Amino acid sequence: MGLHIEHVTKKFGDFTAVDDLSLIIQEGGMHGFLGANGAGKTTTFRMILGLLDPTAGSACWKGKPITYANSSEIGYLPEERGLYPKMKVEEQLVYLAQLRKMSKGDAKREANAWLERFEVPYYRQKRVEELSKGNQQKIQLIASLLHKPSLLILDEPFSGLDPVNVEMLKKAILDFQKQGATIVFSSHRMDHVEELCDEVSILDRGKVVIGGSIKKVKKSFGKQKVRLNVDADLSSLSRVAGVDNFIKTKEGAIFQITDERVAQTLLAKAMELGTLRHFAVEEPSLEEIFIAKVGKQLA
Ligand SMILES: Nc1ncnc2c1ncn2[C@@H]1O[C@H](COP(=O)(O)OP(=O)(O)OP(=O)(O)O)[C@@H](O)[C@H]1O
Repeated sequence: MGLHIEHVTKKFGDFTAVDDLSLIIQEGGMHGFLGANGAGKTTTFRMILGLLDPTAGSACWKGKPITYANSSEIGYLPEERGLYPKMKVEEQLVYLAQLRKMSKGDAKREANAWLERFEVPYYRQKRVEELSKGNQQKIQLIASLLHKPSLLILDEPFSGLDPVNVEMLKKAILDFQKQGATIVFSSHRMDHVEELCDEVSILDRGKVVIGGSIKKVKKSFGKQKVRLNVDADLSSLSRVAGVDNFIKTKEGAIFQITDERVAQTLLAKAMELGTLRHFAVEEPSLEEIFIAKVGKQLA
């Protein structure tokens, strides 16, 4: 059944923030939402969650719109802080899990297991406002999944985290998917999305401009790179038919091609010019595709 988003539109006055967006995310999948600032990611999440009424269209989880009745099946990590700053960490986690139909005893046990896993057990009696931004993000992730939701929506889960903590949270999210959850998350970090997701949607001004499995997205982009490190000047190869772009590097050159066969031609010609040190045909990265499609470099 999965998550079905059908022709969802959100207008704020005359401004269309989300424009006729349709998407199906299969159960058990991990889906990445990419888009420049203001592309409509958070607005889409809020409509899926029933926190914002769509101007048109609908979203359903396992055939039903998300309402109070099925809210215990859903976990949400909002982009802005969603915790009570004055409340103590353990008390807050237990309180939020109880709102989602978990017993107090289970919530307390699970909360403490997560605090141990995230290496912050000593924060259990601290007020949230006493924690650093990154540690608050860990608590926020625990709050979103403590009650074992079947659908987990994470709005920029890795923001404000150092690289060690990013790895820790990535692993937790992957493990949670392995236990059967369906996960949707937004990020400005293409490498995180590339590493974790089965499928992606790239949003631009409220519309999905490219979407599907990462493999399909890369294939449909239709451009590959040939990296050649050769002890010779490779500039003459920029004129080979099928080369779209040529970048000279310290050790050789990178060629952008649209037809894989051109790679073989380049290799043969390069070997005539000098000693070959490295040859690789590289797929475009999601970042390159994003920049080409959306035309903006993300911070
Ligand atoms: N309540 C609102 N009233 C008016 N405009 C809004 C409202 N909420 C969002 N918008 C506008 O809708 C657009 C989409 O915003 P949204 O927060 O969904 O983008 P986003 O993709 O999540 O961006 P970011 O990556 O910066 O978090 C933006 O132009 C924003 O200013």
